[in-house]
Amino acid sequence: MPNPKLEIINVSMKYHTLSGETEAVHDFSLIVDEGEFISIVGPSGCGKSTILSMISGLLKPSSGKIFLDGMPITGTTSKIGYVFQKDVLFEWRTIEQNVMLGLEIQHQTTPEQKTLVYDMLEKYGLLSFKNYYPRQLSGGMRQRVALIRTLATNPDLLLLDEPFSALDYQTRLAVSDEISTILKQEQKTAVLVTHDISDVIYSS
Ligand SMILES: Nc1ncnc2c1ncn2[C@@H]1O[C@H](COP(=O)(O)OP(=O)(O)OP(=O)(O)O)[C@@H](O)[C@H]1O
Repeated sequence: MPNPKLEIINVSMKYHTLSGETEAVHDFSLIVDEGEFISIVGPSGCGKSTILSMISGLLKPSSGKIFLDGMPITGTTSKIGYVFQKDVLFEWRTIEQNVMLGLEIQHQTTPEQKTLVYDMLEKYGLLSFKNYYPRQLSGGMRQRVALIRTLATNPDLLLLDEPFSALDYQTRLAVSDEISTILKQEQKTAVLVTHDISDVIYSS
């Protein structure tokens, strides 16, 4: 049997602050297989972002283990892509410069990689906007740019933290549909967290 893509085993996380201890995650386990799209739904403050931070290696669990492709996660890795609540596009860079950023940081800006990114921009209706700046795009388009920028580096696992929360209801429905279509077409393994069950009806 091949290893699952992601394996979280009995993970807990306690934050220590001056006012005391908060147990943000208690004994959480999850297995995600290659190509699966898993959503975790829960109210604000229940520990969803903490779970993603631990998977991405930004936070070390207080106890328990996390494995990616059977290997323990010991720190941040380019194998994991993270799409945040806000799209964090750089306003002074064009759409093209924004989507190439991840590749630039990882020194992977080869002609082949650039062609793949242009293909995604075309496929997802953004190529004609490549010389625009983020402020000239709608919220849904910006979120698609953020997703393509993350996909450009070809992560094995994609983490999505309420990627639709900044969008109005109508746009949310369209964008959640679009994003799940993109992830299925690109055959990505993904974990999405949200407090809104309607976000996950299309995607998972
Ligand atoms: N850096 C921190 N220091 C101390 N406590 C924290 C820290 N980060 C989160 N917490 C606490 O841990 C709990 C879980 O927070 P977390 O952000 O993981 O929840 P969430 O489900 O993602 O919430 P939201 O949907 O509002 O983003 C909360 O009680 C929060 O106050």
